[in-house]
Amino acid sequence: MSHTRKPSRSLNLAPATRASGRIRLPGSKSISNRALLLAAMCSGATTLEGLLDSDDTRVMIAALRQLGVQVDEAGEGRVRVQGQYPFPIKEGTLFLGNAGTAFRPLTAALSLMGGRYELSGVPRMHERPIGDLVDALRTLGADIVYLGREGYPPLRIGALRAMEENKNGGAPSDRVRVRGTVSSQFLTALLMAAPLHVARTGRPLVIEVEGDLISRPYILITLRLMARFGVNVACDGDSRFVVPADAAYRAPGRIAVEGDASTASYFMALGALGGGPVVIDGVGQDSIQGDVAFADVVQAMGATVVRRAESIEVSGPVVARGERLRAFDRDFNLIPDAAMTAAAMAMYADGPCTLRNIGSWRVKETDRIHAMHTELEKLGARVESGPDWLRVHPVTADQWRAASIATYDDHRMAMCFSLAAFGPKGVTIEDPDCVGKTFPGYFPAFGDMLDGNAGARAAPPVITIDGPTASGKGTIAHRVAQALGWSVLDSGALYRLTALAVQQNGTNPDDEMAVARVAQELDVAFQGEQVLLEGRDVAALIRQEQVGNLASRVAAYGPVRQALLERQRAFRMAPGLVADGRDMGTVVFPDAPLKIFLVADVRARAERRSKQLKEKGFSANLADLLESMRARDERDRTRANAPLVAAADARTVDSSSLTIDETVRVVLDLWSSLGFQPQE
Ligand SMILES: Nc1ncnc2c1ncn2[C@@H]1O[C@H](COP(=O)(O)OP(=O)(O)OP(=O)(O)O)[C@@H](O)[C@H]1O
Ligand SMILES: Nc1ccn([C@@H]2O[C@H](COP(=O)(O)O)[C@@H](O)[C@H]2O)c(=O)n1
Repeated sequence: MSHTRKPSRSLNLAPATRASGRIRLPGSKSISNRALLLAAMCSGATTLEGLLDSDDTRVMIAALRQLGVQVDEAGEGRVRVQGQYPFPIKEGTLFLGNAGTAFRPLTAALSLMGGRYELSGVPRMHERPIGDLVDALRTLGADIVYLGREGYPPLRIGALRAMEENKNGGAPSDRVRVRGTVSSQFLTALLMAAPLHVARTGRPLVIEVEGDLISRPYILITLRLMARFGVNVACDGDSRFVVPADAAYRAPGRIAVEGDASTASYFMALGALGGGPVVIDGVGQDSIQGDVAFADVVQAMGATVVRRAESIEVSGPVVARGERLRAFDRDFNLIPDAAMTAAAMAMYADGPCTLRNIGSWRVKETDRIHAMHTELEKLGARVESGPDWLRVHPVTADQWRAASIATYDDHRMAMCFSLAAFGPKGVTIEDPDCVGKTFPGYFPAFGDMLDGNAGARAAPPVITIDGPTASGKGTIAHRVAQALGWSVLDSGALYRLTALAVQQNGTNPDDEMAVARVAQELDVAFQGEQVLLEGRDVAALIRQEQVGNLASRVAAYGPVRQALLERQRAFRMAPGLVADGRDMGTVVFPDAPLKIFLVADVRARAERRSKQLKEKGFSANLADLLESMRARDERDRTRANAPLVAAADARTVDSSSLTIDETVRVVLDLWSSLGFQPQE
């Protein structure tokens, strides 16, 4: 069984010369996922504002909901978490993708909460070590079993050992040791879960760090957020942390999530390579994130940096005109994520650049030292590397090679290598949609900064058409796509196919995770009019009303939506895409330049559907149709995950009294009014 995200298209970035503009950063991944879990573990409700909407945060939210925690969407970038400790659902199988910020802290929290769970992820997650954390948790009484390789996920968590039956003798320990040299997330996970342990023992818990602690700034984020939730940890340098006996999380009411400082690094680099100024809103000198220190790196490389409380502005040389950045030899232990950006910038330096103390790269989304080394060489760079270091020699104008860059399902690889667009050959980024892990809108935002406006060049345009059932979305999407010569995505078909597969293979439709696995593994192909499920044409079968109804039931499950997300994004290709569904404009393509919300009176819709079904040879009763369509719309509108709502920037089109031709015209006119030029 494989849960690997299917690699999508590739993206050609033409050579760029200048970059300037302003970006509001998406929320910090580190803060978002920590805050979600802390809010879930405390008493009372917390509203999180500016929350990152990305693969990793969706994984965390889906897991919390699966555990019975109420997480409600409360407007753009806002969720309201009703904390509940212990979590109401005591048994379950959680699939956590490749989200380390979900896997490690949930392992700790669930194993100290009491309950029986299985935690798994994508194959790469099963190669990322977790043994140090598991060892530490076992000394606290946790029962954790490796289901695959010793020291790695997947894991089975059993009931907590009773206080008196610690097999090491005596009660679960009040002192725990954890290695600090592999991943700071182990310490973060232990710290965040520690109040659950002290609630059981009534005594303080001392956490001691063995070896040098890497990525210390991430621990500061953890400690500051815990303090916002009412738990103050006493620290003795980097090696000893004491969680007090009375530690208990309390809802702070509201948390504003800062912009993501690691993501800021790519935009700082844009300002430093393309002249600038690039203004980055959402992080600044008051930031609690360590990666904000990347501003010091670009400054040392010759950029001009203006730091304000909540923004950073960067200007620099124009490397495409032959100007150069200053080379560096630096220790990047404290900012390993942003360090990758420096490795890409090194191609434009005036001498070899050495990154030291980056051993943690080896156990990230991919082996980043190997990946960076391999892909920089493709562009013509001479690269040397060792266990925890990398040296990049600058690329001269005649050395640059046109290259197609593999991204290893690693969002940071894709974002870093976008910077190769400042070379003379441009660059192709394979599977650019992997940026969805932290910043689904990265490439359009990146493109908007280049040479005045190369946004349209960076990501093919999308027109989204969302709306209730039988409003004509599919028909209009096909006709608009035909008129523009674009491709089309019928996202509802993917939910219908999932429903049909569930029906045909006897999967229990109430078993959310089992249905998600079916969605993940769907073997489908769209060939003209044909829709092939495991090679069999089911185009007519999936149109039955009962399949639509089951589709609407399973579409309410977060893990199912997650499983289908990247598959849908993979349809985005030049010259453009028309995508129809329920959440095309709100979730799947939030950066679409034109969003249509297509509605029609329910009676008109029922009549159209009745006619359509009869034409396909199915029987249809108008009264039954009306009832089932109303129920389906209601379920689609009120579900917690990606409900049917118009995006804030959508145009509502009512087709009740329009013909198909007239509706198509309205959409095409709206598109023309935006003034987009066709792509090459
Ligand atoms: N403006 C219109 N006037 C008359 N009939 C229309 C109009 N638009 C669409 N139709 C007809 O309505 C029927 C339903 O349209 P379609 O299947 O495109 O809806 P949909 O919104 O994609 O539905 P679903 O969400 O259930 O897939 C089709 O037979 C189509 O020809
Ligand atoms: N983006 C989407 C598309 C569809 N759904 C769900 O699937 C059901 C069937 O879709 P049709 O458009 O083919 O009728 C629909 O009722 C939705 O519940 C969705 O959630 N998101």
